[in-house]
Amino acid sequence: MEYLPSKVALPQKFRAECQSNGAVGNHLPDLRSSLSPSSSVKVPPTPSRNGEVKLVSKRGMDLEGKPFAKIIQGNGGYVLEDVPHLTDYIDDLPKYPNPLQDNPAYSVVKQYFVNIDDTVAQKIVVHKTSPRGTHFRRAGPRQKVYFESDEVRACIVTCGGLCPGLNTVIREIVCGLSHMYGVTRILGIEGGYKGFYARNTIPLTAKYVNDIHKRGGTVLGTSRGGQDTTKIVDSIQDRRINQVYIIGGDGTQKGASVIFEEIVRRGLKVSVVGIPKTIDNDIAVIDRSFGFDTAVEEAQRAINAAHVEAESGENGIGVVKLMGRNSGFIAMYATLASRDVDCCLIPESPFYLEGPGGLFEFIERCLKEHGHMVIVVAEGAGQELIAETMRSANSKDPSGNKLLLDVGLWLSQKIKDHFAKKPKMVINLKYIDPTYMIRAVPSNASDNVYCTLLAQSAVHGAMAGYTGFTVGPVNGRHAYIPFYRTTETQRKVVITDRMWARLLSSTNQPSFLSHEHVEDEDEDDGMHDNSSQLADGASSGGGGAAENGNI
Ligand SMILES: Nc1ncnc2c1ncn2[C@@H]1O[C@H](COP(=O)(O)OP(=O)(O)OP(=O)(O)O)[C@@H](O)[C@H]1O
Ligand SMILES: O=P(O)(O)OC[C@H]1O[C@](O)(CO)[C@@H](O)[C@@H]1O
Ligand SMILES: [Mg+2]
Repeated sequence: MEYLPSKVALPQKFRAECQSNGAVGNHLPDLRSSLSPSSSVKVPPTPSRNGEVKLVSKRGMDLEGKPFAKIIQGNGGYVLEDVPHLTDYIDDLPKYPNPLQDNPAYSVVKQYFVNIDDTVAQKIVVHKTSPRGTHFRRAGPRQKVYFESDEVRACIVTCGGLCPGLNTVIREIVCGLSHMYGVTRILGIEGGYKGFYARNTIPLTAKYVNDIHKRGGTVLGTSRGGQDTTKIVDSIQDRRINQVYIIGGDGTQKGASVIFEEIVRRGLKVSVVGIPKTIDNDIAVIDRSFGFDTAVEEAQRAINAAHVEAESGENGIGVVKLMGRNSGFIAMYATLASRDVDCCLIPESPFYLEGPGGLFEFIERCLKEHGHMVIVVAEGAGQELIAETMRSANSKDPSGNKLLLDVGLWLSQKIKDHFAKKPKMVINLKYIDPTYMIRAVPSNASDNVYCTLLAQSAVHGAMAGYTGFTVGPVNGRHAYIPFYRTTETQRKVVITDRMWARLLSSTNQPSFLSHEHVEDEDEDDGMHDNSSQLADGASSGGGGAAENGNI
Protein backbone atom coordinates (compact mmCIF):
# COMPACT_ATOMS: atom_id res chain seq x y z
CA MET A 1 0.00 0.00 0.00
CA GLU A 2 1.25 3.44 -0.86
CA TYR A 3 0.79 5.98 1.89
CA LEU A 4 0.23 9.68 1.61
CA PRO A 5 3.10 11.95 0.88
CA SER A 6 3.26 14.24 3.87
CA LYS A 7 3.47 17.59 2.12
CA VAL A 8 0.64 17.51 -0.39
CA ALA A 9 -2.24 19.88 0.25
CA LEU A 10 -5.60 18.41 1.15
CA PRO A 11 -8.21 19.52 -1.40
CA GLN A 12 -10.48 22.21 -0.07
CA LYS A 13 -13.59 20.09 0.41
CA PHE A 14 -11.87 17.41 2.44
CA ARG A 15 -9.87 19.98 4.33
CA ALA A 16 -13.12 21.51 5.53
CA GLU A 17 -14.83 18.17 6.11
CA CYS A 18 -11.97 16.62 7.99
CA GLN A 19 -11.05 19.68 9.99
CA SER A 20 -14.61 20.04 11.21
CA ASN A 21 -14.44 16.45 12.41
CA GLY A 22 -10.95 16.81 13.78
CA ALA A 23 -10.26 13.38 12.38
CA VAL A 24 -7.31 13.56 10.04
CA GLY A 25 -4.54 15.97 9.35
CA ASN A 26 -4.45 18.04 6.21
CA HIS A 27 -2.11 15.72 4.38
CA LEU A 28 -4.17 14.32 1.61
CA PRO A 29 -3.24 14.57 -2.04
CA ASP A 30 -4.33 17.27 -4.36
CA LEU A 31 -6.05 15.11 -6.96
CA ARG A 32 -4.46 16.95 -9.83
CA SER A 33 -1.15 15.72 -8.57
CA SER A 34 -2.37 12.13 -8.78
CA LEU A 35 -3.91 12.01 -12.20
CA SER A 36 -1.35 9.72 -13.73
CA PRO A 37 -2.93 6.39 -14.70
CA SER A 38 -1.18 4.31 -12.11
CA SER A 39 -1.05 6.63 -9.12
CA SER A 40 -2.86 5.54 -6.04
CA VAL A 41 -2.77 6.90 -2.54
CA LYS A 42 -4.12 5.68 0.73
CA VAL A 43 -4.31 7.16 4.15
CA PRO A 44 -3.52 4.62 6.85
CA PRO A 45 -6.61 4.31 9.03
CA THR A 46 -6.35 6.03 12.38
CA PRO A 47 -8.36 4.80 15.36
CA SER A 48 -11.90 6.16 15.21
CA ARG A 49 -13.43 8.11 18.03
CA ASN A 50 -17.13 8.25 18.79
CA GLY A 51 -19.14 10.06 16.12
CA GLU A 52 -16.09 10.92 14.09
CA VAL A 53 -16.01 10.64 10.34
CA LYS A 54 -12.70 10.45 8.58
CA LEU A 55 -11.41 10.02 5.10
CA VAL A 56 -9.40 6.84 5.10
CA SER A 57 -8.65 6.27 1.49
CA LYS A 58 -8.79 8.18 -1.69
CA ARG A 59 -7.43 7.39 -5.09
CA GLY A 60 -6.83 9.58 -8.06
CA MET A 61 -7.06 8.10 -11.52
CA ASP A 62 -6.17 4.58 -10.54
CA LEU A 63 -7.54 3.02 -13.67
CA GLU A 64 -6.95 -0.51 -12.51
CA GLY A 65 -8.66 0.01 -9.20
CA LYS A 66 -11.70 2.05 -8.39
CA PRO A 67 -11.39 5.46 -9.98
CA PHE A 68 -12.05 8.12 -7.43
CA ALA A 69 -13.01 5.86 -4.59
CA LYS A 70 -13.70 8.15 -1.65
CA ILE A 71 -14.15 5.95 1.34
CA ILE A 72 -15.00 7.66 4.60
CA GLN A 73 -15.19 5.67 7.82
CA GLY A 74 -17.18 6.46 10.91
CA ASN A 75 -17.74 4.66 14.15
CA GLY A 76 -19.48 1.33 14.56
CA GLY A 77 -18.30 0.10 11.18
CA TYR A 78 -19.92 2.99 9.30
CA VAL A 79 -18.51 3.39 5.79
CA LEU A 80 -19.50 6.12 3.33
CA GLU A 81 -18.66 5.36 -0.29
CA ASP A 82 -18.80 8.94 -1.39
CA VAL A 83 -19.03 10.36 -4.90
CA PRO A 84 -16.56 12.77 -6.50
CA HIS A 85 -17.13 16.52 -6.40
CA LEU A 86 -15.89 19.19 -8.77
CA THR A 87 -13.90 20.71 -5.93
CA ASP A 88 -11.92 17.47 -5.65
CA TYR A 89 -9.95 18.49 -8.70
CA ILE A 90 -10.70 22.18 -9.21
CA ASP A 91 -9.60 24.61 -6.52
CA ASP A 92 -11.46 27.74 -5.44
CA LEU A 93 -14.74 27.03 -7.19
CA PRO A 94 -17.32 29.64 -6.20
CA LYS A 95 -20.59 28.40 -4.73
CA TYR A 96 -23.96 30.11 -4.70
CA PRO A 97 -27.17 29.93 -2.68
CA ASN A 98 -29.57 27.42 -4.22
CA PRO A 99 -32.16 29.42 -6.22
CA LEU A 100 -34.84 27.05 -4.89
CA GLN A 101 -34.71 28.80 -1.56
CA ASP A 102 -36.44 31.81 -3.14
CA ASN A 103 -38.94 29.68 -5.03
CA PRO A 104 -42.30 29.84 -3.20
CA ALA A 105 -43.08 26.24 -4.13
CA TYR A 106 -40.05 24.96 -2.26
CA SER A 107 -39.21 27.55 0.35
CA VAL A 108 -42.35 26.68 2.33
CA VAL A 109 -41.33 23.03 2.53
CA LYS A 110 -39.62 22.42 5.84
CA GLN A 111 -36.30 20.66 5.43
CA TYR A 112 -36.55 20.73 1.65
CA PHE A 113 -32.79 20.79 1.48
CA VAL A 114 -30.93 17.63 2.24
CA ASN A 115 -28.63 17.73 5.23
CA ILE A 116 -25.06 17.55 3.98
CA ASP A 117 -24.41 14.59 6.31
CA ASP A 118 -27.43 12.50 5.24
CA THR A 119 -26.45 9.11 3.90
CA VAL A 120 -28.39 6.03 2.90
CA ALA A 121 -27.57 2.54 4.24
CA GLN A 122 -26.99 -0.14 1.67
CA LYS A 123 -28.04 -2.92 3.98
CA ILE A 124 -31.08 -2.57 6.18
CA VAL A 125 -31.50 -6.08 7.47
CA VAL A 126 -29.02 -6.20 10.33
CA HIS A 127 -28.31 -8.00 13.55
CA LYS A 128 -27.51 -6.34 16.86
CA THR A 129 -23.83 -7.07 16.35
CA SER A 130 -23.68 -6.09 12.67
CA PRO A 131 -21.34 -3.30 11.66
CA ARG A 132 -23.24 -0.27 10.30
CA GLY A 133 -21.86 -1.05 6.85
CA THR A 134 -21.78 0.77 3.54
CA HIS A 135 -23.65 4.01 2.98
CA PHE A 136 -24.14 6.31 0.02
CA ARG A 137 -24.66 10.05 -0.11
CA ARG A 138 -28.35 10.91 -0.02
CA ALA A 139 -29.68 12.52 -3.19
CA GLY A 140 -31.58 15.81 -3.20
CA PRO A 141 -31.22 19.58 -3.30
CA ARG A 142 -28.39 21.24 -1.39
CA GLN A 143 -28.31 24.72 0.20
CA LYS A 144 -25.36 25.64 -2.01
CA VAL A 145 -24.88 25.04 -5.69
CA TYR A 146 -21.75 25.23 -7.80
CA PHE A 147 -23.36 26.52 -10.97
CA GLU A 148 -25.16 29.78 -11.64
CA SER A 149 -28.32 29.21 -13.65
CA ASP A 150 -27.21 31.16 -16.69
CA GLU A 151 -23.85 29.44 -16.66
CA VAL A 152 -25.31 25.93 -17.13
CA ARG A 153 -25.08 24.26 -20.54
CA ALA A 154 -26.55 20.82 -20.06
CA CYS A 155 -26.85 17.90 -22.43
CA ILE A 156 -28.79 14.64 -22.30
CA VAL A 157 -28.00 11.41 -24.14
CA THR A 158 -29.74 8.02 -24.19
CA CYS A 159 -27.74 4.85 -24.99
CA GLY A 160 -28.32 1.10 -25.24
CA GLY A 161 -31.67 -0.66 -25.71
CA LEU A 162 -35.07 0.90 -25.24
CA CYS A 163 -36.81 0.96 -21.92
CA PRO A 164 -40.20 2.35 -20.83
CA GLY A 165 -39.70 5.73 -19.15
CA LEU A 166 -36.77 7.06 -21.19
CA ASN A 167 -38.85 9.98 -22.41
CA THR A 168 -40.13 10.68 -18.91
CA VAL A 169 -36.58 10.94 -17.59
CA ILE A 170 -35.63 13.27 -20.46
CA ARG A 171 -38.72 15.38 -19.83
CA GLU A 172 -38.09 15.66 -16.10
CA ILE A 173 -34.41 16.56 -16.47
CA VAL A 174 -35.41 19.36 -18.83
CA CYS A 175 -38.29 20.52 -16.61
CA GLY A 176 -36.22 20.15 -13.44
CA LEU A 177 -33.37 22.20 -14.86
CA SER A 178 -35.62 24.90 -16.28
CA HIS A 179 -38.35 25.14 -13.63
CA MET A 180 -36.27 24.57 -10.52
CA TYR A 181 -32.96 26.13 -11.51
CA GLY A 182 -33.86 28.53 -14.34
CA VAL A 183 -31.54 26.80 -16.81
CA THR A 184 -32.27 27.65 -20.43
CA ARG A 185 -29.53 25.90 -22.39
CA ILE A 186 -30.18 22.18 -22.66
CA LEU A 187 -29.13 20.07 -25.63
CA GLY A 188 -30.37 16.66 -26.63
CA ILE A 189 -27.62 14.50 -28.15
CA GLU A 190 -29.09 12.41 -30.95
CA GLY A 191 -28.50 8.69 -31.36
CA GLY A 192 -26.49 7.65 -28.29
CA TYR A 193 -22.80 8.17 -27.58
CA LYS A 194 -21.77 8.49 -31.19
CA GLY A 195 -24.26 11.37 -31.52
CA PHE A 196 -21.79 13.55 -29.61
CA TYR A 197 -19.57 13.67 -32.67
CA ALA A 198 -21.60 12.29 -35.53
CA ARG A 199 -25.07 13.79 -35.27
CA ASN A 200 -26.89 17.05 -34.75
CA THR A 201 -28.13 18.17 -31.38
CA ILE A 202 -31.69 19.08 -30.45
CA PRO A 203 -32.35 22.16 -28.29
CA LEU A 204 -34.60 20.94 -25.48
CA THR A 205 -37.16 23.18 -23.79
CA ALA A 206 -39.97 22.46 -21.35
CA LYS A 207 -42.38 23.09 -24.22
CA TYR A 208 -40.60 20.64 -26.54
CA VAL A 209 -40.67 17.84 -23.98
CA ASN A 210 -44.13 18.53 -22.61
CA ASP A 211 -45.89 15.44 -23.99
CA ILE A 212 -43.05 13.07 -24.66
CA HIS A 213 -43.63 10.93 -21.56
CA LYS A 214 -46.75 9.58 -23.23
CA ARG A 215 -44.66 7.93 -25.92
CA GLY A 216 -42.50 4.83 -25.82
CA GLY A 217 -38.88 4.88 -26.98
CA THR A 218 -36.64 7.91 -26.73
CA VAL A 219 -37.12 11.17 -28.61
CA LEU A 220 -33.34 11.47 -28.74
CA GLY A 221 -32.75 8.10 -30.38
CA THR A 222 -30.25 5.60 -29.07
CA SER A 223 -27.50 3.27 -30.27
CA ARG A 224 -25.02 0.62 -29.27
CA GLY A 225 -21.27 0.84 -29.88
CA GLY A 226 -19.39 3.88 -31.15
CA GLN A 227 -18.06 5.04 -27.82
CA ASP A 228 -15.02 7.17 -28.67
CA THR A 229 -14.23 8.88 -25.37
CA THR A 230 -11.75 11.40 -26.76
CA LYS A 231 -14.16 12.57 -29.44
CA ILE A 232 -17.04 12.71 -26.97
CA VAL A 233 -15.10 14.84 -24.49
CA ASP A 234 -13.79 17.03 -27.35
CA SER A 235 -17.40 17.61 -28.33
CA ILE A 236 -18.40 18.38 -24.72
CA GLN A 237 -15.52 20.82 -24.48
CA ASP A 238 -16.18 22.44 -27.89
CA ARG A 239 -19.84 22.96 -27.08
CA ARG A 240 -18.92 24.30 -23.62
CA ILE A 241 -21.25 21.77 -22.01
CA ASN A 242 -20.85 21.63 -18.24
CA GLN A 243 -23.52 19.13 -17.16
CA VAL A 244 -23.80 15.78 -18.93
CA TYR A 245 -26.80 13.54 -18.18
CA ILE A 246 -26.23 10.03 -19.49
CA ILE A 247 -29.17 7.64 -19.47
CA GLY A 248 -28.34 3.99 -20.08
CA GLY A 249 -27.58 0.52 -18.81
CA ASP A 250 -24.45 -1.13 -17.46
CA GLY A 251 -22.48 -0.55 -20.69
CA THR A 252 -23.55 3.09 -20.76
CA GLN A 253 -22.52 3.62 -17.13
CA LYS A 254 -19.08 2.18 -17.95
CA GLY A 255 -18.90 4.63 -20.84
CA ALA A 256 -19.97 7.46 -18.53
CA SER A 257 -17.26 6.49 -16.09
CA VAL A 258 -14.49 6.80 -18.69
CA ILE A 259 -15.95 10.08 -19.95
CA PHE A 260 -15.84 11.35 -16.36
CA GLU A 261 -12.22 10.23 -15.99
CA GLU A 262 -11.26 12.03 -19.18
CA ILE A 263 -13.03 15.16 -18.02
CA VAL A 264 -11.11 15.10 -14.74
CA ARG A 265 -7.89 14.49 -16.64
CA ARG A 266 -8.56 17.66 -18.61
CA GLY A 267 -9.55 19.52 -15.44
CA LEU A 268 -12.94 20.59 -16.84
CA LYS A 269 -15.76 21.94 -14.73
CA VAL A 270 -18.25 19.39 -16.03
CA SER A 271 -20.57 17.26 -13.92
CA VAL A 272 -21.14 13.78 -15.34
CA VAL A 273 -24.29 12.10 -14.09
CA GLY A 274 -25.45 8.58 -14.92
CA ILE A 275 -29.11 7.65 -14.84
CA PRO A 276 -29.46 3.86 -14.76
CA LYS A 277 -31.70 2.41 -17.46
CA THR A 278 -32.18 -1.27 -18.09
CA ILE A 279 -35.18 -3.34 -18.85
CA ASP A 280 -33.31 -6.33 -17.45
CA ASN A 281 -32.96 -4.77 -13.96
CA ASP A 282 -29.34 -5.91 -13.99
CA ILE A 283 -27.70 -2.81 -12.51
CA ALA A 284 -26.14 -3.47 -9.12
CA VAL A 285 -26.85 -1.59 -5.89
CA ILE A 286 -30.08 0.20 -6.90
CA ASP A 287 -33.42 -1.27 -5.83
CA ARG A 288 -34.72 -1.62 -9.36
CA SER A 289 -34.45 0.17 -12.66
CA PHE A 290 -37.13 2.35 -14.20
CA GLY A 291 -39.33 0.70 -16.80
CA PHE A 292 -39.01 -2.67 -15.09
CA ASP A 293 -42.46 -2.41 -13.52
CA THR A 294 -43.98 -1.44 -16.84
CA ALA A 295 -42.24 -4.31 -18.63
CA VAL A 296 -43.47 -6.83 -16.06
CA GLU A 297 -46.99 -5.46 -16.44
CA GLU A 298 -46.81 -5.60 -20.23
CA ALA A 299 -45.51 -9.16 -20.05
CA GLN A 300 -48.76 -10.13 -18.33
CA ARG A 301 -50.63 -9.58 -21.59
CA ALA A 302 -48.46 -12.13 -23.38
CA ILE A 303 -48.71 -14.59 -20.51
CA ASN A 304 -52.50 -14.19 -20.42
CA ALA A 305 -52.68 -14.87 -24.14
CA ALA A 306 -50.49 -17.94 -23.76
CA HIS A 307 -52.70 -19.16 -20.94
CA VAL A 308 -55.93 -18.64 -22.90
CA GLU A 309 -54.46 -20.49 -25.88
CA ALA A 310 -53.13 -23.32 -23.71
CA GLU A 311 -56.36 -23.74 -21.78
CA SER A 312 -58.43 -23.93 -24.95
CA GLY A 313 -56.55 -26.70 -26.73
CA GLU A 314 -56.02 -30.34 -25.82
CA ASN A 315 -52.74 -30.66 -23.94
CA GLY A 316 -52.15 -27.01 -24.65
CA ILE A 317 -48.69 -25.59 -23.96
CA GLY A 318 -48.04 -21.84 -24.09
CA VAL A 319 -44.40 -20.77 -24.32
CA VAL A 320 -43.58 -17.09 -23.74
CA LYS A 321 -40.11 -15.66 -24.26
CA LEU A 322 -39.28 -12.54 -22.27
CA MET A 323 -36.24 -10.30 -22.18
CA GLY A 324 -33.38 -10.93 -19.80
CA ARG A 325 -29.97 -11.39 -21.32
CA ASN A 326 -28.02 -12.44 -18.24
CA SER A 327 -30.56 -11.72 -15.52
CA GLY A 328 -33.98 -13.31 -15.28
CA PHE A 329 -35.77 -10.64 -13.26
CA ILE A 330 -38.49 -9.86 -15.79
CA ALA A 331 -39.32 -13.55 -16.19
CA MET A 332 -39.24 -14.10 -12.41
CA TYR A 333 -41.47 -11.14 -11.57
CA ALA A 334 -43.82 -11.68 -14.51
CA THR A 335 -44.24 -15.28 -13.33
CA LEU A 336 -44.86 -14.32 -9.73
CA ALA A 337 -47.35 -11.66 -10.81
CA SER A 338 -49.29 -13.88 -13.17
CA ARG A 339 -50.00 -17.13 -11.24
CA ASP A 340 -50.81 -18.77 -14.59
CA VAL A 341 -47.21 -19.78 -15.20
CA ASP A 342 -46.24 -23.35 -14.40
CA CYS A 343 -42.56 -23.10 -15.15
CA CYS A 344 -40.13 -20.19 -15.34
CA LEU A 345 -36.68 -20.65 -16.87
CA ILE A 346 -33.99 -18.05 -16.30
CA PRO A 347 -30.29 -17.74 -17.20
CA GLU A 348 -29.19 -18.08 -13.58
CA SER A 349 -30.86 -21.45 -13.09
CA PRO A 350 -29.52 -24.12 -15.45
CA PHE A 351 -32.13 -26.69 -16.46
CA TYR A 352 -32.15 -29.95 -18.32
CA LEU A 353 -34.74 -31.58 -20.53
CA GLU A 354 -34.53 -35.35 -20.29
CA GLY A 355 -34.73 -37.80 -17.41
CA PRO A 356 -35.96 -37.69 -13.82
CA GLY A 357 -36.39 -34.13 -12.52
CA GLY A 358 -36.06 -32.76 -16.06
CA LEU A 359 -38.34 -30.35 -17.91
CA PHE A 360 -40.04 -32.99 -20.12
CA GLU A 361 -41.03 -35.06 -17.10
CA PHE A 362 -42.51 -31.95 -15.47
CA ILE A 363 -44.43 -30.99 -18.61
CA GLU A 364 -45.94 -34.46 -18.83
CA ARG A 365 -47.00 -34.27 -15.20
CA CYS A 366 -48.59 -30.84 -15.67
CA LEU A 367 -50.48 -31.92 -18.76
CA LYS A 368 -51.77 -35.04 -17.01
CA GLU A 369 -52.86 -33.06 -13.94
CA HIS A 370 -54.23 -29.85 -15.52
CA GLY A 371 -54.53 -30.52 -19.25
CA HIS A 372 -52.45 -27.46 -20.11
CA MET A 373 -49.41 -25.48 -19.02
CA VAL A 374 -47.58 -22.16 -19.49
CA ILE A 375 -43.78 -21.83 -19.65
CA VAL A 376 -42.02 -18.48 -19.37
CA VAL A 377 -38.47 -18.46 -20.60
CA ALA A 378 -36.01 -15.58 -20.29
CA GLU A 379 -34.07 -15.08 -23.51
CA GLY A 380 -30.72 -15.81 -21.85
CA ALA A 381 -31.84 -19.12 -20.34
CA GLY A 382 -30.42 -22.43 -21.51
CA GLN A 383 -27.81 -20.91 -23.81
CA GLU A 384 -25.29 -23.67 -23.03
CA LEU A 385 -27.89 -26.32 -23.87
CA ILE A 386 -28.72 -24.69 -27.19
CA ALA A 387 -25.05 -24.31 -28.02
CA GLU A 388 -24.68 -28.08 -27.59
CA THR A 389 -27.23 -28.76 -30.30
CA MET A 390 -26.81 -25.76 -32.59
CA ARG A 391 -23.61 -24.32 -33.92
CA SER A 392 -23.04 -21.15 -31.95
CA ALA A 393 -22.04 -18.20 -34.12
CA ASN A 394 -20.56 -16.44 -31.08
CA SER A 395 -21.42 -13.10 -32.61
CA LYS A 396 -21.66 -9.86 -30.71
CA ASP A 397 -23.61 -6.60 -31.04
CA PRO A 398 -21.77 -3.31 -31.71
CA SER A 399 -21.35 -2.77 -27.94
CA GLY A 400 -19.70 -6.17 -27.51
CA ASN A 401 -22.70 -7.89 -25.92
CA LYS A 402 -22.97 -11.54 -26.94
CA LEU A 403 -25.86 -12.18 -29.30
CA LEU A 404 -28.13 -14.87 -27.94
CA LEU A 405 -29.44 -17.97 -29.61
CA ASP A 406 -33.25 -18.05 -29.73
CA VAL A 407 -34.20 -20.14 -26.73
CA GLY A 408 -37.94 -19.72 -27.38
CA LEU A 409 -37.89 -21.33 -30.81
CA TRP A 410 -35.37 -23.95 -29.73
CA LEU A 411 -37.35 -24.95 -26.65
CA SER A 412 -40.65 -25.07 -28.55
CA GLN A 413 -39.09 -27.36 -31.15
CA LYS A 414 -37.51 -29.59 -28.50
CA ILE A 415 -40.88 -30.00 -26.74
CA LYS A 416 -42.61 -30.78 -30.03
CA ASP A 417 -39.92 -33.33 -30.93
CA HIS A 418 -40.23 -34.98 -27.53
CA PHE A 419 -44.00 -35.39 -27.73
CA ALA A 420 -43.84 -36.47 -31.37
CA LYS A 421 -42.34 -39.69 -29.96
CA LYS A 422 -45.42 -40.14 -27.75
CA PRO A 423 -48.40 -40.64 -30.06
CA LYS A 424 -50.78 -41.05 -27.10
CA MET A 425 -50.01 -37.54 -25.95
CA VAL A 426 -50.75 -35.10 -28.72
CA ILE A 427 -49.83 -31.58 -27.70
CA ASN A 428 -50.86 -28.15 -28.92
CA LEU A 429 -47.98 -25.73 -28.50
CA LYS A 430 -48.22 -21.98 -29.09
CA TYR A 431 -45.08 -19.87 -28.94
CA ILE A 432 -45.42 -16.15 -28.14
CA ASP A 433 -42.45 -13.79 -28.48
CA PRO A 434 -43.37 -10.37 -27.10
CA THR A 435 -39.76 -9.42 -26.31
CA TYR A 436 -39.61 -5.99 -27.96
CA MET A 437 -43.25 -5.20 -27.17
CA ILE A 438 -42.60 -5.09 -23.44
CA ARG A 439 -39.91 -2.45 -23.72
CA ALA A 440 -41.37 -0.27 -26.47
CA VAL A 441 -44.41 0.87 -24.48
CA PRO A 442 -44.65 4.14 -22.53
CA SER A 443 -44.00 3.83 -18.80
CA ASN A 444 -46.84 3.18 -16.37
CA ALA A 445 -47.86 5.49 -13.53
CA SER A 446 -45.47 4.15 -10.90
CA ASP A 447 -42.51 4.19 -13.31
CA ASN A 448 -43.41 7.77 -14.28
CA VAL A 449 -43.22 8.85 -10.65
CA TYR A 450 -39.96 6.95 -10.24
CA CYS A 451 -38.49 8.57 -13.39
CA THR A 452 -39.41 12.01 -12.05
CA LEU A 453 -37.59 11.39 -8.78
CA LEU A 454 -34.56 10.02 -10.60
CA ALA A 455 -34.36 12.98 -12.95
CA GLN A 456 -34.80 15.55 -10.19
CA SER A 457 -32.21 13.81 -8.01
CA ALA A 458 -29.80 13.84 -10.95
CA VAL A 459 -30.33 17.56 -11.52
CA HIS A 460 -29.90 18.44 -7.83
CA GLY A 461 -26.67 16.42 -7.71
CA ALA A 462 -25.15 18.08 -10.75
CA MET A 463 -26.14 21.56 -9.56
CA ALA A 464 -24.53 20.79 -6.19
CA GLY A 465 -21.26 20.02 -7.98
CA TYR A 466 -21.26 16.26 -7.56
CA THR A 467 -19.97 14.30 -10.52
CA GLY A 468 -18.99 10.78 -11.54
CA PHE A 469 -22.06 9.19 -10.03
CA THR A 470 -25.11 7.15 -10.84
CA VAL A 471 -28.34 8.15 -9.16
CA GLY A 472 -30.82 5.60 -7.91
CA PRO A 473 -32.92 4.33 -5.03
CA VAL A 474 -31.20 2.26 -2.36
CA ASN A 475 -33.70 0.75 0.04
CA GLY A 476 -36.28 3.27 -1.10
CA ARG A 477 -34.13 6.41 -0.68
CA HIS A 478 -32.50 8.04 -3.64
CA ALA A 479 -28.73 8.16 -3.40
CA TYR A 480 -25.61 9.15 -5.33
CA ILE A 481 -23.57 6.03 -6.04
CA PRO A 482 -20.01 6.10 -7.38
CA PHE A 483 -19.80 4.76 -10.94
CA TYR A 484 -17.53 1.89 -10.01
CA ARG A 485 -20.16 0.46 -7.67
CA THR A 486 -22.80 0.18 -10.38
CA THR A 487 -20.44 -1.15 -13.04
CA GLU A 488 -18.25 -3.62 -11.15
CA THR A 489 -20.91 -6.35 -11.02
CA GLN A 490 -24.11 -7.15 -12.81
CA ARG A 491 -27.13 -7.83 -10.65
CA LYS A 492 -28.50 -11.34 -11.13
CA VAL A 493 -31.24 -13.42 -9.63
CA VAL A 494 -29.65 -15.36 -6.79
CA ILE A 495 -31.26 -18.77 -6.96
CA THR A 496 -30.30 -19.59 -3.39
CA ASP A 497 -32.19 -16.51 -2.16
CA ARG A 498 -35.72 -16.33 -0.88
CA MET A 499 -37.21 -14.69 -3.94
CA TRP A 500 -36.41 -17.62 -6.21
CA ALA A 501 -37.63 -19.99 -3.50
CA ARG A 502 -40.91 -18.05 -3.47
CA LEU A 503 -41.21 -18.54 -7.19
CA LEU A 504 -40.49 -22.26 -6.93
CA SER A 505 -43.18 -22.64 -4.31
CA SER A 506 -45.61 -20.58 -6.38
CA THR A 507 -45.14 -22.57 -9.61
CA ASN A 508 -44.22 -25.86 -7.96
CA GLN A 509 -41.72 -26.42 -10.76
CA PRO A 510 -38.57 -28.50 -10.29
CA SER A 511 -35.51 -26.61 -9.13
CA PHE A 512 -33.41 -28.59 -11.62
CA LEU A 513 -30.81 -28.78 -8.89
CA SER A 514 -30.04 -32.26 -7.69
CA HIS A 515 -29.40 -32.82 -4.00
CA GLU A 516 -25.72 -33.47 -4.77
CA HIS A 517 -25.61 -30.15 -6.57
CA VAL A 518 -26.66 -28.25 -3.48
CA GLU A 519 -24.32 -30.29 -1.29
CA ASP A 520 -21.49 -29.67 -3.72
CA GLU A 521 -22.19 -25.97 -3.58
CA ASP A 522 -22.11 -26.04 0.18
CA GLU A 523 -18.80 -27.82 0.09
CA ASP A 524 -17.41 -25.32 -2.37
CA ASP A 525 -18.47 -22.37 -0.31
CA GLY A 526 -18.28 -23.28 3.34
CA MET A 527 -18.95 -19.64 4.23
CA HIS A 528 -22.68 -20.02 3.71
CA ASP A 529 -24.95 -22.13 5.79
CA ASN A 530 -28.51 -22.68 4.62
CA SER A 531 -30.01 -20.00 6.80
CA SER A 532 -27.79 -17.28 5.44
CA GLN A 533 -28.30 -18.46 1.87
CA LEU A 534 -32.02 -18.17 2.22
CA ALA A 535 -32.01 -14.61 3.46
CA ASP A 536 -33.10 -11.99 0.91
CA GLY A 537 -30.00 -10.95 -0.92
CA ALA A 538 -27.78 -12.53 1.68
CA SER A 539 -25.68 -14.53 -0.72
CA SER A 540 -25.51 -11.90 -3.39
CA GLY A 541 -22.81 -9.80 -1.84
CA GLY A 542 -24.28 -6.70 -3.38
CA GLY A 543 -27.41 -4.83 -2.70
CA GLY A 544 -28.74 -6.09 0.59
CA ALA A 545 -32.49 -6.55 0.75
CA ALA A 546 -32.98 -5.20 -2.71
CA GLU A 547 -30.44 -7.43 -4.40
CA ASN A 548 -33.02 -9.79 -5.81
CA GLY A 549 -35.17 -6.86 -6.82
CA ASN A 550 -37.21 -7.34 -3.65
CA ILE A 551 -39.12 -4.16 -3.96
N1 LIG B 1 -16.89 -1.00 -21.12
C1 LIG B 1 -17.33 0.05 -21.80
N2 LIG B 1 -16.61 1.19 -21.86
C2 LIG B 1 -17.04 2.27 -22.54
N3 LIG B 1 -18.22 2.31 -23.21
C3 LIG B 1 -18.98 1.22 -23.19
C4 LIG B 1 -18.59 0.03 -22.49
N4 LIG B 1 -19.56 -0.89 -22.65
C5 LIG B 1 -20.51 -0.32 -23.41
N5 LIG B 1 -20.18 0.95 -23.73
C6 LIG B 1 -20.95 1.88 -24.55
O1 LIG B 1 -22.19 2.16 -23.90
C7 LIG B 1 -23.24 2.22 -24.86
C8 LIG B 1 -24.36 1.32 -24.45
O2 LIG B 1 -23.88 0.01 -24.12
P1 LIG B 1 -24.76 -1.30 -24.32
O3 LIG B 1 -25.17 -1.42 -25.74
O4 LIG B 1 -24.02 -2.43 -23.72
O5 LIG B 1 -26.11 -0.99 -23.57
P2 LIG B 1 -26.41 -0.75 -22.04
O6 LIG B 1 -26.09 0.63 -21.68
O7 LIG B 1 -25.76 -1.82 -21.23
O8 LIG B 1 -27.98 -0.90 -22.03
P3 LIG B 1 -28.84 -2.23 -22.14
O9 LIG B 1 -27.91 -3.40 -22.11
O10 LIG B 1 -29.74 -2.18 -20.96
O11 LIG B 1 -29.59 -2.10 -23.40
C9 LIG B 1 -22.65 1.86 -26.20
O12 LIG B 1 -22.50 3.05 -26.98
C10 LIG B 1 -21.33 1.21 -25.86
O13 LIG B 1 -20.35 1.45 -26.83
O1 LIG C 1 -31.96 -3.88 -28.66
P1 LIG C 1 -31.20 -5.09 -29.06
O2 LIG C 1 -29.84 -4.73 -29.56
O3 LIG C 1 -31.94 -6.00 -29.94
O4 LIG C 1 -30.89 -5.88 -27.73
C1 LIG C 1 -31.80 -6.60 -27.02
C2 LIG C 1 -31.29 -6.71 -25.61
O5 LIG C 1 -31.46 -5.49 -24.95
C3 LIG C 1 -32.08 -5.71 -23.72
O6 LIG C 1 -33.42 -5.32 -23.84
C4 LIG C 1 -31.39 -4.87 -22.66
O7 LIG C 1 -31.63 -3.56 -22.93
C5 LIG C 1 -31.96 -7.18 -23.44
O8 LIG C 1 -32.98 -7.68 -22.64
C6 LIG C 1 -31.97 -7.73 -24.81
O9 LIG C 1 -31.25 -8.92 -24.88
MG1 LIG D 1 -26.38 -3.84 -20.76
